[in-house]
Amino acid sequence: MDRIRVVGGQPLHGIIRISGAKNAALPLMIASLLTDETLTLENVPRLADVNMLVRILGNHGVDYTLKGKRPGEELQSGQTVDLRAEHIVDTTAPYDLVSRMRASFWVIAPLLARMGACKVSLPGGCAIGTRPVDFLLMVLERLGATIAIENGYAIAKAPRGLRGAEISFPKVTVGGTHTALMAAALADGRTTVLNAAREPEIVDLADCLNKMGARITGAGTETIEIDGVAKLHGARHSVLPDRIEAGTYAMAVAMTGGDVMLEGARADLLSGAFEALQQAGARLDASDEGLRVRRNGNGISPVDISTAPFPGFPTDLQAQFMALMTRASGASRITETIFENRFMHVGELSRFGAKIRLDGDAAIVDGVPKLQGAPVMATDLRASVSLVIAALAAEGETMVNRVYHLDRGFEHLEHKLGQCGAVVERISGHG
Ligand SMILES: CC(=O)N[C@H]1[C@@H](OP(=O)(O)OP(=O)(O)OC[C@H]2O[C@@H](n3ccc(=O)[nH]c3=O)[C@H](O)[C@@H]2O)O[C@H](CO)[C@@H](O)[C@@H]1O
Ligand SMILES: C=C(OP(=O)(O)O)C(=O)O
Repeated sequence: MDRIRVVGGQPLHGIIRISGAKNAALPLMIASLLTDETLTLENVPRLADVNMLVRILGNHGVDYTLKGKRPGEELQSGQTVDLRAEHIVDTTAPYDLVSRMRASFWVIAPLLARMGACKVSLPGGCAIGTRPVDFLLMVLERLGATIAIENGYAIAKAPRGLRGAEISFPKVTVGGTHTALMAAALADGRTTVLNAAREPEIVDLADCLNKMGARITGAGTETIEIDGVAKLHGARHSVLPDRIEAGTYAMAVAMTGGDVMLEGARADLLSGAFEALQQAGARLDASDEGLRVRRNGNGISPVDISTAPFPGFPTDLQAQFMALMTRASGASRITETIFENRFMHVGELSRFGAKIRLDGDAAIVDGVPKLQGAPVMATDLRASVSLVIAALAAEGETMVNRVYHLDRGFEHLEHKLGQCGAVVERISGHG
């Protein structure tokens, strides 16, 4: 297993190209199961989760072609992939594949909609809470499927196809909304989704499904309407830029100081994190090129945040913001409202000398004047990168272990930070 070594203390200066969003690419790839024609996706990030999903889709019979690099393309340009589910040869998604990644459970919606039956292992994913799938199963039942849970698998059946219905989520759910879009796209009649997730990745999936012939309106609002169609066709779609990656590097610059252009980042997608970064003392300037982030001279101000569904402060940036607040000139309160166990980074940040205590669903961070490098390890993706942010500002050397979490969601992290002056290197083959 690889490790990442960071020597802190360098401000970041330069350009970081923002990749396609992991959390958009995954449902878009899964949507390829809805048609027997080719779905071409551009700007797909090179990530372990993408590779894992390719294996899962391949198991169902999806042909996958990765286009070679074009003249003039750099390492950091996203890849273009063709996905063709002409023949679905297997409607079972087995435990050993699905247990490694939460989003892989979402194959249940297109498999059921197109094939009328499927068997999907209950999911795994980041260890950030219990993460049930009851709302996702509720969606399929509302659309007329029968669901049984047997030996750790969800067995879904809809032999006469799915029927449009009204679906009202008791709580905003991204995965539940993706499931509703994909299942209802091929259902008979109209589906209305109430209290839908408004995340940009939902809008991206709806846009792509509409290019494939679906009839979806209202994505990005609380109410989405889907008029089912008999068949979807192939399409070409470019994955939207990763707002979590952009927010993470913006927080890294706010932490170290410096001046970085986040090429391709979209300020409108950063939502609550944009204001929080400004209040913390970073200067953000949006342009056609991307988002320029600067912190020169002034210190880091303490800011209270509370995570919330889009357009609130994203839970996927909570750990990174906590890392930033460890160096603030005062106390901040960070409240996590989405996942009940998303504070695994608190203990690891303390290894740098950070002062953090937990108070129910909140962490109180007392900013300290300096952090010191340490050996650290995280158990989930965003927690891991929060340790890199702390390491960039810490005195001396940090060794981040279990880098495979980072490789799930951050493309070429050490290269992107390294070209902005950070001292970051990957050490291959260690636990
Ligand atoms: C691959 C992907 O896109 N993952 C993102 C997705 O995860 P994911 O789609 O799993 O998260 P959800 O939005 O569904 O979860 C929101 C809340 O609803 C609860 N819930 C969800 C489904 C369900 O059936 N029952 C239930 O109780 C969850 O436990 C959580 O408390 O959105 C999260 C919230 O923005 C992000 O942190 C994840 O990075
Ligand atoms: C929690 C995340 O991923 P997943 O939903 O796949 O566990 C994430 O992207 O931060």
